[in-house]
Amino acid sequence: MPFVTLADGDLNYRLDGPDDAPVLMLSNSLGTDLRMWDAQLGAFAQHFRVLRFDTRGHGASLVTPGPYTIEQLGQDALALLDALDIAKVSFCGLSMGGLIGQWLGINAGDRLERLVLCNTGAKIGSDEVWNGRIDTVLAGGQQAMRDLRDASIGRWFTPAFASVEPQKVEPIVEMLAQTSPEGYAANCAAVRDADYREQLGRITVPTLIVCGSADAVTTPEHGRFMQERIAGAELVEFPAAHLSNVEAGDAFTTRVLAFLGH
Ligand SMILES: O=C(O)CCC(=O)CC(=O)O
Repeated sequence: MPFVTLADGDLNYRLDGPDDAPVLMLSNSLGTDLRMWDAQLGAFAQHFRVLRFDTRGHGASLVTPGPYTIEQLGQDALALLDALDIAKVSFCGLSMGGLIGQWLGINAGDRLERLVLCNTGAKIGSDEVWNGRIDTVLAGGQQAMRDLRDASIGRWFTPAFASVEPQKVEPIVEMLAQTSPEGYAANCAAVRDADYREQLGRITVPTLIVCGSADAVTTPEHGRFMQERIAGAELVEFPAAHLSNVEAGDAFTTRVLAFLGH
């Protein structure tokens, strides 16, 4: 597993695909890691050098004391690009990864070719929800992460998908069970404190917004709110819950590739 060394620890990343292809950077959701994109990897890597990384606090990346901010996570993404000598990428992030994508679009648009914002919002959830979750995992440790795993299946996938495709659901929710409670709590705070509702208009790179019709966390209304404020943004809605890249699978992959020119 390659790492880049940041000022305060090591960030885990993976590069797949041809060395000379344009780079597509993928950013995970809260409580997952770079493997959440496994279903897309084969197709994406036919056209792109695919750069995946574990967001700080997740997977095999550094876990530093929280709370984190989305700006800090965005700076980690830029530090990874700088360390790999990559000037520009297309960026695709889901939920918390989509918040990082919004931050990059607003603050570092010169590093982006195209932006894909999946199952995300300019403002996600309420302080009450996030503070409750932070308190629960910090008090309950790894057992609380295992409890959260079971509670999350119903938000991340539709009941029909979860019952028919357990082999796709299990590896994803197991990532949550294995996530560091401290890292998870620090990232919850980053999501809690992010609010890009007034800044979305500063995104000028071509943008695709991906929604899930059955996503109760980051709803299609969240998606339409972003679309109305990002000039020229396209929007697609899949019959899926929160983790639409897993649930919509090939349809997701095909639509994102089409937006990226393939
Ligand atoms: O998925 C994310 O990145 C943030 C929203 C979230 O935590 C979804 C959920 O588990 O409720």
